[in-house]
Amino acid sequence: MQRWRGLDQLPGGWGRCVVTIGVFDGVHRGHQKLIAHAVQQARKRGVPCVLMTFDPHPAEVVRPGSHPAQLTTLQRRAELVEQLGVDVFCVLPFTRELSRVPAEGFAHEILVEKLHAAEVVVGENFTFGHKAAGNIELLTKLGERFGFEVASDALVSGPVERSDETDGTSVTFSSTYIRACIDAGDVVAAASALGRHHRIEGIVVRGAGRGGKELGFPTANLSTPDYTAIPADGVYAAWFTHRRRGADQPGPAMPAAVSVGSNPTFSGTERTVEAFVLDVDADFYGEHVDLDFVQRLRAMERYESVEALVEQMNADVAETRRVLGVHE
Ligand SMILES: Cc1cc2nc3c(=O)[nH]c(=O)nc-3n(C[C@H](O)[C@H](O)[C@H](O)COP(=O)(O)O)c2cc1C
Ligand SMILES: Nc1ncnc2c1ncn2[C@@H]1O[C@H](COP(=O)(O)OP(=O)(O)OP(=O)(O)O)[C@@H](O)[C@H]1O
Repeated sequence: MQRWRGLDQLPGGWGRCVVTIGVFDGVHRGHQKLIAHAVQQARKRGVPCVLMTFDPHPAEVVRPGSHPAQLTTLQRRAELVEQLGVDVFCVLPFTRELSRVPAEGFAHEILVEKLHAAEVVVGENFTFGHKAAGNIELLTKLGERFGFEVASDALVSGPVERSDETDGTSVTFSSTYIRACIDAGDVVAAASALGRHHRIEGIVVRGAGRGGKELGFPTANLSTPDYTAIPADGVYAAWFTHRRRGADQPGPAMPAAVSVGSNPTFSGTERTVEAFVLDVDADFYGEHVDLDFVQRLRAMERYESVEALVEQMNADVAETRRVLGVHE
């Protein structure tokens, strides 16, 4: 898969292509079906499939300060769409200037003149151009005028398994819905809509230094990129994967009990994400870590004594083993 930032990297002699457009933050089950359709159309036509996405999130440019929590890093988004068969991952820097391009100009200048789109495959709620004034009807008309076809796919919905087990509610998959699940700590519902566990990434940094020495539970403290969609405060069972500096392949997934919160027992003020990795004694400082959230075990609590916290942490570890199906 090729990766472009902006359209200056378009190779000379670029022919026609099939394009799908959107933020695609979640690369959720709706996005997956849409992208698979775009790839299928591209294969039928014998042309490349281009996925066009934006960075930063358009909301931040339109209303500064309103950047939504981010479900995937651009790097992860690229990896996920590559697995779906996309040929070109094209990131358009979303600037004020781009936000002011009217819908017709966007179609003509970007889709036609630059990309030579033969077909545009988008969801039926797709909007584009200044003030999101362009919709499928307009895109279809512009396609007739400029010579590209438009496929507007029905939005994918389905029943979502929820952690409170009142499952079966059907939802239309969207990044907004998944952000709300994560914000509420319902990583089970998020996984149901994503089609995989919600992952956060970070670099292991130094914490207060009390976990190993005082509690007997050393934790890897994660520094995460801005806007990361961190689940609600609480304790979670998760899979921990680390990548040594310079290594391109991640190590094996290891079970972890993860704490998200401000460590109220120690009157902490900073919100941290800390993983106690089971059954290993290793130094993870400086490493890149992925945490895949499987299930929320409980809320973050303030304990009256360190002994009470340690007793609860032992119970958390036992519960993590049960949830992840790993034995001592
Ligand atoms: C599984 C697990 C559960 C935890 N639960 C709580 C909790 O309920 N309340 C709390 O104040 N801290 C909790 N913590 C956080 C500990 O207070 C924290 O790991 C400890 O202060 C060490 O911090 P450090 O890594 O910065 O040294 C938990 C940590 C883990 C790994
Ligand atoms: N449930 C869905 N089924 C099929 N296509 C979808 C679905 N949701 C979004 N799309 C399409 O995927 C592309 C990317 O959309 P975008 O990332 O803006 O969607 P989203 O997940 O609904 O995000 P948000 O909730 O932030 O609006 C667009 O073409 C959009 O129409």
